[in-house]
Amino acid sequence: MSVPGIDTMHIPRDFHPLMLALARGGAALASVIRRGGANLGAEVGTNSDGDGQKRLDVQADALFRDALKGAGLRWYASEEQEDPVPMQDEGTMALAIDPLDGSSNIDTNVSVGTIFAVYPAESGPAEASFLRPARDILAAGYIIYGPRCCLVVSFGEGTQFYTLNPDTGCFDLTDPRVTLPDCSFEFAINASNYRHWPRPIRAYIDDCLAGLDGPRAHNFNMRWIASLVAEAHRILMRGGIFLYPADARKGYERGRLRMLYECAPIAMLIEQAGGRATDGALPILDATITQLHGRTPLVFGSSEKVDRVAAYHDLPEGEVSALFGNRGLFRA
Ligand SMILES: O=P(O)(O)OC[C@H]1O[C@](O)(COP(=O)(O)O)[C@@H](O)[C@@H]1O
Ligand SMILES: [Mg+2]
Ligand SMILES: [Mg+2]
Repeated sequence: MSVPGIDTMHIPRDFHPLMLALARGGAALASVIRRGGANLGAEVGTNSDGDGQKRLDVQADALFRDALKGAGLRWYASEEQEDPVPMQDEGTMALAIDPLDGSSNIDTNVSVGTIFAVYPAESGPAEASFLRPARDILAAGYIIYGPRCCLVVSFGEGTQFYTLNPDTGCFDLTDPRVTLPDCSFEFAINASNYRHWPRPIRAYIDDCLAGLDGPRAHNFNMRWIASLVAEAHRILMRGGIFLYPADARKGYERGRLRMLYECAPIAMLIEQAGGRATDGALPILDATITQLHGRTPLVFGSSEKVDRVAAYHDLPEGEVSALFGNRGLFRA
């Protein structure tokens, strides 16, 4: 009989207890989601950031907090908790987690996920473990609850991919080293915010939309699932680019996505798979995390596409607005 958990063959020994706990928590949440019902998508409150909390957000937070007891953590910092929760005094790691990502999709039976990042636990107040250079991350991953439940994780040497076997409750290894394909012509952005975007983002998307007749001389396809985890998984599997820029709406001056438990871990997984993740110009992992629930614009995917977005930011303002349709520099 196999033990529920995860195939630990490629996981560094120090992370075994933590990964087993995360895998068991993920498998348990997958069955809650599979069963549905019980008004999982009902709004039950607001978190410290002012975002609506769904019943499943709160349930997922409690489930992981419980599953992670005894797994070697000093601190547990969650999207759903204002402050980090102390775990074990002797814990050597600090975990940041978005227990349920993509919660607007709960009621519609579209993929949702869990994102996590592991930092070394520092002595002193909890903030010392989390407010630090993003490159200090020891491990990062996500679990996607889709038609299949999968776990994708990096310990700094490549990105590993596991799939949950529902018969055994074990995440089996699917691919020990995922490589992000760079041949896709797919972009993901919430286009309803077009009028609020900064000019370089508008110009980049305008050029994609112009297709064969535009400066990129290629037809593009568009996707928007409104689940960061689902977009990240699609891009890891078949390439493309994701953009959640800052925009002119109140409260979106730094975009929507949170640095500590959304952008930094996704950036590590993407970089470790050979892709790139920036705030539009600078690498996400080169930034320092300054606020527990702070946000950052996020652009990630195939390196060449992410670099191209940065090049649009480098163009003089006049050129971005005046030369649409004539920027030979940007031919695909
Ligand atoms: O509704 P919008 O503005 O398109 O935002 C969608 C984004 O918000 C998120 O749902 C935010 O995550 P939470 O569901 O954890 O708050 C991302 O998964 C997704 O990329
Ligand atoms: Mg999220
Ligand atoms: Mg969430």
